[in-house]
Amino acid sequence: MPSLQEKASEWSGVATTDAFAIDDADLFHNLGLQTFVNLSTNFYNRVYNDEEEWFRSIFAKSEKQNAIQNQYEFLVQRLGGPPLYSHRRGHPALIARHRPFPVTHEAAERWLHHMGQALDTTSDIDDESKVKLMNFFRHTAYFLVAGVEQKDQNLHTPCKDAALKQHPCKNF
Ligand code: HEM
Repeated sequence: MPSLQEKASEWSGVATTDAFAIDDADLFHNLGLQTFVNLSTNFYNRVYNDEEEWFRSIFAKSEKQNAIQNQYEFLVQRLGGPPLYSHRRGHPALIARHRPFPVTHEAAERWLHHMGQALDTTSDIDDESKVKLMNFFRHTAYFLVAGVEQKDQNLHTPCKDAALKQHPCKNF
């Protein structure tokens, strides 16, 4: 059975090495905190104004300002900056945190559409950084699609240890 990383690469068209080129790029120090605040604000302004109601509604229960902060703190931390996200929210556990939402292939493409536009219209992001960020976003979006899909399947698969009091499936 293919791993989540393998599925993410296949579905996104981005090889794992290209997705994780961000790890050698020190993007936080090159671009700075304000650029990530601006990118996340730009991105979520687009999401919350999306003409596609089905996509906009995925975010209906989240407060925009909070979503912006969650995202830029995560990006700062993931791209070599201080661990702002984990100080406030704990482990990112992105698959688990996306579990309540319909993270389908279609939703991933819509998310990436807005992120592509946000990257193109946020100042101070050079082309090389843009390519690295987009590869990371594409791969991660499909990693989340694969992860949420797998979690849903696990929920429908009877767990062989379900009789135990401490249900072992809860940590999937
Ligand atoms: C694939 C399509 C995606 C969909 C439909 C989606 C949807 C959502 C929604 C509805 C939220 C809740 C908003 C909030 O309260 O913060 C959220 C949170 C978040 N998303 Fe996504 N997302 C997607 C992809 C991604 C990707 C690619 C990343 C990272 C590269 C990401 C990172 C995050 C983070 C860090 C949070 C905050 C989680 C928290 O602290 O609760 N998402 N996402």
